[in-house]
Amino acid sequence: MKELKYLNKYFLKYKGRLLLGVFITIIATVFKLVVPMKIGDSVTAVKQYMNGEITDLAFVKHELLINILLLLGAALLSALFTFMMRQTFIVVSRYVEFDLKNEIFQHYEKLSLGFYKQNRTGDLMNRISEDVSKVRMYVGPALMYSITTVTLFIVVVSYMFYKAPTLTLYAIAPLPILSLAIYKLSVLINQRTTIVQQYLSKLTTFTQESFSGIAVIKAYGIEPRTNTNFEELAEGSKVKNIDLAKVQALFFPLMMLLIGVSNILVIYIGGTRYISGEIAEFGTIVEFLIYVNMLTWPVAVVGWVTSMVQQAEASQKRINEFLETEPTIQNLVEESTPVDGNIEFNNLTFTYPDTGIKALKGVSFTVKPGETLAVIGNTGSGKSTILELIGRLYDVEEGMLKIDGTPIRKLNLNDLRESIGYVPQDSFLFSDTLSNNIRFGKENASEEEVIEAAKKAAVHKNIIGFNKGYDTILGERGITLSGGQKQRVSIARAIIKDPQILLFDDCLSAIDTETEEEILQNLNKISKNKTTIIVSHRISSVKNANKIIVLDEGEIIQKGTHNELINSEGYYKELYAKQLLEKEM
Ligand SMILES: Nc1ncnc2c1ncn2[C@@H]1O[C@H](COP(=O)(O)OP(=O)(O)OP(=O)(O)O)[C@@H](O)[C@H]1O
Repeated sequence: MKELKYLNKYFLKYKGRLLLGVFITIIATVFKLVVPMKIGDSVTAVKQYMNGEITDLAFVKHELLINILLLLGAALLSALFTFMMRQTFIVVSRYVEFDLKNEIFQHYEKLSLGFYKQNRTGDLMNRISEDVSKVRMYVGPALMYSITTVTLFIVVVSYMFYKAPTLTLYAIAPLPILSLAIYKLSVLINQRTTIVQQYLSKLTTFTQESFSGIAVIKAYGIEPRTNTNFEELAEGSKVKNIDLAKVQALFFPLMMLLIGVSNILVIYIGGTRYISGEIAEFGTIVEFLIYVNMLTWPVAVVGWVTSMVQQAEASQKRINEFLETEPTIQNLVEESTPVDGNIEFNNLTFTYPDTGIKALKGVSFTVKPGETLAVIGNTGSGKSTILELIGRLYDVEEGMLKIDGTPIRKLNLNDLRESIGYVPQDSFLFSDTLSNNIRFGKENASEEEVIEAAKKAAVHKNIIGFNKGYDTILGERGITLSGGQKQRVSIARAIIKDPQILLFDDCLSAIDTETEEEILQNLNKISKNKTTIIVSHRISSVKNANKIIVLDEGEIIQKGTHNELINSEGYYKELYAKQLLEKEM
């Protein structure tokens, strides 16, 4: 229960409703008790008339009518209070589920990129959906059934003891066995359910990947292989589901068996005691039979609730693991620190903490507002890493990264990120309209601003070519757009933000050279007083930059302007010659 203590704050938050729930449960239980009582009284009255103890038929009829009315009234009130009981406990559990999901999601958003690299998306999703659902079972049904069981047990068993103590002992003797058996069965059911869910999750991942990669599957003609793999997974899933169904099928027969034993004991012991005169009224036996049946479900529930709590404990443990994870990148400065955009790398060496890969080695350069720095180099040479460090997605351990003369850690993180317009290598578009995807850079941007940004990113003409124009909904990962269109929408998103620092990570790679030229010219105008860094593999993207640095395995091997670099021997000149040749061919 250690892990579940985390939820106490929610119990406290909703204590009013919960206390009301406990009160309603007690009332509902008391009314439930009236039903068997009145049935017992009615049977006794009929028996007494048959035996000749009562001779007045009208009196018996009147007695029966009163009993029926009381019985009906009690049953109706009990049903009403049971409904209200569910309205309190189950509704509170839904509130807690909502709060907890929000809390986890908000915490996820705070966590650093490294956390997402270390944990699989499926796992993150499971903790916020599956695990929270299991925890809800503890907050709602488990709590509700526990309170019902305790109340019912205290009220019913006390009354039974008052009526016939020995018969009560016999009647309730099989109940602990029932509880234990249901607990064991529930554990087995939970184990098998977990396996079934694992299979389901494998099947979902496989299906999702197959649909996402359908173009590759078709191009390579591997549909038969994919079908076989799916069939194998589905077969595994079927076997595990059948295993689960077998143990689930035992649940009710087991309950019926033990209720049957209790009923036989009540009839046999009750009958012999009635004959010997130890039980005064025949109706008591009927009453007890109903009580035993009434107690069966709550007793079975004890076992079920125990396993529910165990599962919730395990789930909350997994949730707490993530909630206790601190973001590695923290905002260390509360006051606002506006950013002008003077960027300075000073002998900076950076190693990725998770892989130990040294991505940058002794890198030094400066770039001022109004300037464009271009970074060029082979794949894996550390170009993207430079941009990630400027956005403080990772912290620098060796050397110094200053912005406006201040070490990056001493800047307000929100101000820093606000001042950056970043276009990543993989443009990610949300399943939303094109205009909302662009507006992502500036939430309250007007329609005109969206169009203006799209024009500057040279994508406006493409957008108005779609039937629904800016209202075109993009499918999962923007599949209705070409690679180059996606890149340009992503550029428009950065432009509309109008940030002080613009970072472009190889985001012109899928765009033809003419459109590239148009965008670069627009960027030239936009970035008059801004700091711009363009990462690219293409000379055409970097040639107009004020400064160019060439990276190789994390080190700067060349520095200069386009003209300086094409006139000195080295990587840049070779690349220039190669790309010039390709263009001519
Ligand atoms: N998140 C990460 N965690 C661990 N290692 C990483 C991470 N990102 C990049 N690396 C490694 O750091 C090195 C530099 O990568 P980086 O992405 O900066 O190169 P790049 O020059 O931008 O390459 P490309 O042109 O292919 O985009 C590579 O060896 C890469 O494998």
